[in-house]
Amino acid sequence: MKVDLSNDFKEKYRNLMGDRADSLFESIEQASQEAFRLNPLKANYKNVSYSLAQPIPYSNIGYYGAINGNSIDHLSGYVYSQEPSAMYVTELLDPTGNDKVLDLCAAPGSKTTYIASKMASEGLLVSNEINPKRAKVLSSNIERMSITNTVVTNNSPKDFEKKFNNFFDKVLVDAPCSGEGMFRKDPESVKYWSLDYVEQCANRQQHILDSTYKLLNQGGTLVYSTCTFSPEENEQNVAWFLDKYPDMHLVEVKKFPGMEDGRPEWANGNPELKKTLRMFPDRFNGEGHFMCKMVKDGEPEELRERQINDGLKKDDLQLVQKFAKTNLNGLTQNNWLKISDFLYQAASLDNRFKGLHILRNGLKLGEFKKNRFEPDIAWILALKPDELKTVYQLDQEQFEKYLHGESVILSDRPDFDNKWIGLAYQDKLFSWGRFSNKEIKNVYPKGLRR
Ligand SMILES: C[S@@+](CC[C@H](N)C(=O)[O-])C[C@H]1O[C@@H](n2cnc3c(N)ncnc32)[C@H](O)[C@@H]1O
Repeated sequence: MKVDLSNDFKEKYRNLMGDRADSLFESIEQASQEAFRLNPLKANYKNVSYSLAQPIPYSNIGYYGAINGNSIDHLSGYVYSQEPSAMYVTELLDPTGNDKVLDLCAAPGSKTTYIASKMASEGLLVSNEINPKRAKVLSSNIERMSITNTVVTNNSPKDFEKKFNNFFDKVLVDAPCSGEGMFRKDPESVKYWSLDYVEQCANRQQHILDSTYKLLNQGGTLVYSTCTFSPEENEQNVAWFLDKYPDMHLVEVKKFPGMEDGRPEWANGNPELKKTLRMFPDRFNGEGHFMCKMVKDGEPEELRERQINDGLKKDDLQLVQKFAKTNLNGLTQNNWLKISDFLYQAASLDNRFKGLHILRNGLKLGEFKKNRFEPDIAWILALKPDELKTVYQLDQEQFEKYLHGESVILSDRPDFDNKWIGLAYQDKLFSWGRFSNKEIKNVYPKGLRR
């Protein structure tokens, strides 16, 4: 595929890389490398219809291969499409269920969903996105991937500074960048590129990094990454950050074949910059990325959660209990939080979040309507089949009709009457169905219908 690289771009990289630049330009003309991840938060998570024959060497849930966005594996959150170089960012961050993690530039959510799967529904993940439209996409990907430990926010990094000083153990800044590593995947991105644009991006990244420093706890880890090759946004920004904040240090990271050391000579010559990591698509099987891991000196400050929760009124509680008695094999009341008519199993009840624009706090369980409780799609995506009283397997025709918004006639199941049943296709739960009058009424959200 012909990608129209500008003369400025070519000249810049010829100056930086010499003869190697031609091999970089050629690699940008080749097809992009697709890959996907499995979702260990799911029951039988390896039970997918995609080939697992080509594992990615540095990820135990990543595989080379393309995903179809209409497949049940995708719709039910068993797989997430992510190009291979981006996967290594989460590996560097290495989040666990004991951490408080912030993903500051998180939409559409490929790294955040990987982070959450490593945290195994424990700890706290805050996934933030500044752009409102992109934040909605982030929130729906979090829902699709059965993630329950995450607060999704739509704020600027500065908004966190007042209340979250030294709060997070691990922060990911996957910065907005000039996107040179996206050129072959998204040829449109070539049009935005200019030498000035690179400078603007580098400047914006410095502002984001300034906020990040304040949010990171002592002893905490910061991973900074971009999907661009420009030294201004990479080594030069890391050099600037290390000079400005002397208690931050780069950490050595493992480099797999095809991953290269950062280039101190492209910044201020600080040999520490070799610890940063570069992937160029001519030597690495992926789109290309820059990433590095830094730690902040000092002993972690212990922070108390300042809880807010007014609890649930007796009437509301009874409605949920009634729903659970008919439809679930058990119910644990855990961090329940009612916001207007919606019930959440909150990922955090900390009042530091007050004042932020929250799109989702943990698992959305459902909505209180007149004298009844209706479960939310997020809940069924997070439930395991054995937690439900009734799971009904649709055949292919029924599945396609249901996705389309149609009801499914079932005249021989009087035992389903007035129940909320879990609908599955190929053993994967993907929606609730409300049974009444000999049919499974369609409750699949309009925005997800195909
Ligand atoms: C490279 S993308 C993030 C990709 C994401 N981490 C993923 O893996 O799916 C960078 C994000 O930063 C957001 N952004 C733009 N300007 C920003 C700013 N000033 N502060 C924080 N985030 C910003 C963009 O809207 C974009 O969603």
